[in-house]
Amino acid sequence: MLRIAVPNKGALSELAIEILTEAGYHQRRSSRELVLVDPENQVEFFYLRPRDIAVYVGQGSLDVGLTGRDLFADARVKDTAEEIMALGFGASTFRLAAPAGTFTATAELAGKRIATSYDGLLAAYLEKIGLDAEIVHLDGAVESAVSLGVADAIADVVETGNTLRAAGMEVFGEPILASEAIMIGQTGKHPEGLDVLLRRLQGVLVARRWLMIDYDVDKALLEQATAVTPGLESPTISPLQDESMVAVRSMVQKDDVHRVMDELYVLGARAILVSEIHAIRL
Ligand SMILES: Nc1ncnc2c1ncn2[C@@H]1O[C@H](COP(=O)(O)OP(=O)(O)OP(=O)(O)O)[C@@H](O)[C@H]1O
Ligand SMILES: O=P(O)(O)OC[C@H]1O[C@H](OP(=O)(O)OP(=O)(O)O)[C@H](O)[C@@H]1O
Ligand SMILES: [Mg+2]
Repeated sequence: MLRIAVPNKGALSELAIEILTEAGYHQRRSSRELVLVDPENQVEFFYLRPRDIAVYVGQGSLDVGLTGRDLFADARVKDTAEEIMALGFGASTFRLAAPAGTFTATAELAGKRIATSYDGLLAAYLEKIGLDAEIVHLDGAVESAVSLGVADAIADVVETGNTLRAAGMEVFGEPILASEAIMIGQTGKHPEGLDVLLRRLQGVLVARRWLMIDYDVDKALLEQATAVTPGLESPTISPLQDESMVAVRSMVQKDDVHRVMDELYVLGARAILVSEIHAIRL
C-alpha cells in the first residue's frame, strides 16, 4: 500500500483533504484520527504536522507527502526527498520584513538578528547570498519579534500581507522563495501506486482549470470557430439535423471562458453552453 502523509492542521490541511477527496480517496472523518486506511484504493494516509512531513518522507518512513515548498526547503532533506508535483494551492512567498522604513536592502542585515520559524530555509538563503547574520528561532507570531526587541528583522510566510501591515512592517529585498502546496517523494524511488496517485491529482488540477464548452455553428464558420476553441487536444464536431450546422464541443480555460463566449457569439455561434468538468484523465 502506498503510504501518504497529509497535513493534520494549518493552512494546507483542509485544502489537502479537499484535493484528495476530489481525486477519489477516502479521508478521515474526525481530526482525532491519525491514520486512515483506504483499501479500495490501496493507500494509507497518515495525518501529521505539516512541518514534520518532509522528515518522514526524507527518512523513508513514508512514500510520499503533501506539504509546502517552504516547509520542504526548511527541513533540509533534499538529498533523500524531492518535489514531484506542484498542487496549485496554498501559495505564499517567504520574505524578509522589518518595521516600515528600517531597511531597504538585504545587505543591510549584516550582523543583525533575524527572527523566523524557518531557520533551515533562512540559513540556506543567507549562505547562498554570503550574508552573515544571526538567526533567532521563534515558533510563530514572528511579526512581534522586532517590537518586542528580540530581533531587528524577520523572515516569514506572506500570503495577503495583512499580518505584516497590521504590525506596521513591510517587506524588503528579493523574495526568498515562492511557495505552494507540493507532493514530495523519496528521491529516485517509484513505489507501486504512485503513478495512479499522480494521474488522479493531475486530473483534479486540470478539471479545476478547464470547463467544457458546447455550441452550434454554421458549417461555413467552423474553421474560424474552432480557432477560438482549439481545446486541449482537438474539438469534437457532431452533425445536427439542420445539415448546414454542426455542434462543437471543446475544453476551454476557466479564466478565458467569457472572452471565448463573446468571440463565438460575434462570430455567429449560438446555444453556447458551458459546464463544469468533474474529473479527467488526460
Ligand atoms: N496565510 C498563510 N499562513 C501560513 N501559512 C500559509 C499561508 N498560506 C499558505 N501557507 C503555507 O502553509 C504552510 C504552513 O502551514 P501552517 O500554518 O500549518 O504551518 P506553521 O505555521 O508552521 O504551523 P503552526 O502555525 O500550526 O505552528 C506553509 O507551506 C505556507 O507556505
Ligand atoms: O500574509 P498573511 O495573509 O497575513 O499570512 C501570513 C501570516 O500567516 C502565518 O501565520 P500563522 O497563522 O500560521 O500563525 P503563526 O505565525 O503562529 O504560525 C504567517 O506566519 C504569517 O504570520
Ligand atoms: Mg502557522
